[in-house]
Amino acid sequence: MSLRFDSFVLAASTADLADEPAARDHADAIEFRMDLADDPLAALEAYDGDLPILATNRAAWEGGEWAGTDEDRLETLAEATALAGVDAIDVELASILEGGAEGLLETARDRDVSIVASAHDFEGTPPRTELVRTLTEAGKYADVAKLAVTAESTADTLALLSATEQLTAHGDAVATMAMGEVGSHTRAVAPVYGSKIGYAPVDPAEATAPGQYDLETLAELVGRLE
Ligand SMILES: O=C1C[C@@](O)(C(=O)O)C[C@@H](O)[C@@H]1O
Repeated sequence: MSLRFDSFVLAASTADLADEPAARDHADAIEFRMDLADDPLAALEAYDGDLPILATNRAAWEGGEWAGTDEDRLETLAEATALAGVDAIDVELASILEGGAEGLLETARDRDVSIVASAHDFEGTPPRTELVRTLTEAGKYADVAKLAVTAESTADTLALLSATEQLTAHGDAVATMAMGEVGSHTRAVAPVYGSKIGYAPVDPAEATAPGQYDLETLAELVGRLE
């Protein structure tokens, strides 16, 4: 397993693993959005790229496009953990707290696949104390606690960066980003405060969240601020 997240990982987000060669120059990993792909398990089985894969199978209720049941969604993700190239999975914190992901987490750990527990707020940015609480909760179950919020003001972005700094200083591995235009710069800056994962599409037309930079731009910005 090569995705330990002990240093910053730039993930190229895509629904098409054929993008991997184009991502290789700038990315450390591929975030494969299984929910956006036609036959994700077949694509993973055929994968022969160099970059390790963080597999995400995002629920519709968390901003994704998985069309089936939650049970099938998590089962499909569990099947992905057996495939070569899959080094990490993203599991929604809400699924974990509901109790539906226990088997998946156990399977991932048995197979030495890293776990990212994620939470998203597409409406706004909760108060700083709540950001800290969510990240702390997610960190109990995962190798990385990830939180994406929607920033409506620069005060929101500061709250997110401050929470990122606090958790990192405490020794926790977190990944944070503010979605939306106001939040874009956090994608470049959050790694300075300890954020361990950044996401960017190879093709800017295929962004997987509002306010993302294209891969080459984010690689350049993060590299310069390092
Ligand atoms: O959860 C995340 C973070 C993200 O939403 C972002 O804001 O960059 C992009 C998604 O592809 C990924 O699964």
